[in-house]
Amino acid sequence: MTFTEKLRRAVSGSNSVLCVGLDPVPGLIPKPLADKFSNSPDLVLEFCTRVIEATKNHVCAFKPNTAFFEALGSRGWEILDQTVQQIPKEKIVIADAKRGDIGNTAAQYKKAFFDDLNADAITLNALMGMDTLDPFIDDDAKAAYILTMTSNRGSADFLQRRFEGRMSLGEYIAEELEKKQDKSKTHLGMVVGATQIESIGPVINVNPEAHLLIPGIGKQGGSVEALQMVLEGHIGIPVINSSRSILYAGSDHEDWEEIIEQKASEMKMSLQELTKRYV
Ligand SMILES: O=c1ccn([C@@H]2O[C@H](COP(=O)(O)O)[C@@H](O)[C@H]2O)c(=O)[nH]1
Repeated sequence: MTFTEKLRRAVSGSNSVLCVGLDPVPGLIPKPLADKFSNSPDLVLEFCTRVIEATKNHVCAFKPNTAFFEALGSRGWEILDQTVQQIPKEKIVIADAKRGDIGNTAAQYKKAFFDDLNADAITLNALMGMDTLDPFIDDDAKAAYILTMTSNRGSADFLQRRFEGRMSLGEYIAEELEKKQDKSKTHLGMVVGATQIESIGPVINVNPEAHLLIPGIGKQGGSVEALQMVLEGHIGIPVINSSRSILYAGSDHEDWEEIIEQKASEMKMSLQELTKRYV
């Protein structure tokens, strides 16, 4: 099955374009659970397992951000791998790794994330050049989401700057990705931030068939309504990520799992207008 087919089924099957970001911070995990564990790696695995179970009916995808697993120390990769194994097979797994390097190094990232971890997709940073994507482009069951217009303030430093006197660097990257897609079996998607509505319009217009990974809703303050408007007519499928506002919605309540389930359900509902366009 191609990545696009799996993504389409995941969206239709869950009736949702929502993605839960797995950004586990041991100190923020609800106390009723944290008190039962004496070490962070096992606590993080149990927390992620329960988050996946509580939210799986409301999402098409999960996005473990590798930084939060790397921060666990020597057991980080093992816990990431076991977390990914808890995710139902029909869901899209996006390894948010933001990698980008020369060919032989990038080939090792490809092996680690596509072959070993078996993620459906990875996030990549193409600022070292388009050739850094080459090791990833031979598999139609996979996708690479390239950072194109990020959600942080600093996207103004480079990605929103005029490039070659005519467009933003983000638009230029989008245009290059659209051209490279012809030579790539792997789907080349784009990461665009919901907090950068004015800048993402032109970016998605130059690459309308690219699937989108969209962070910035929730804690970062992006607006679902504005997003719906800017995505009008976009052909590629958007996956809307939320991490902290779901993961930590239950705070230290005993019934934190029910609270996060409710939160994911509410976010799914708020995205229904958008979801309808893609099911
Ligand atoms: O432009 C980007 C690219 C990636 N991210 C990542 O998405 C989540 C957002 O978390 P929230 O808690 O929902 O704010 C996180 O893993 C970021 O590293 C992004 O925010 N912006």
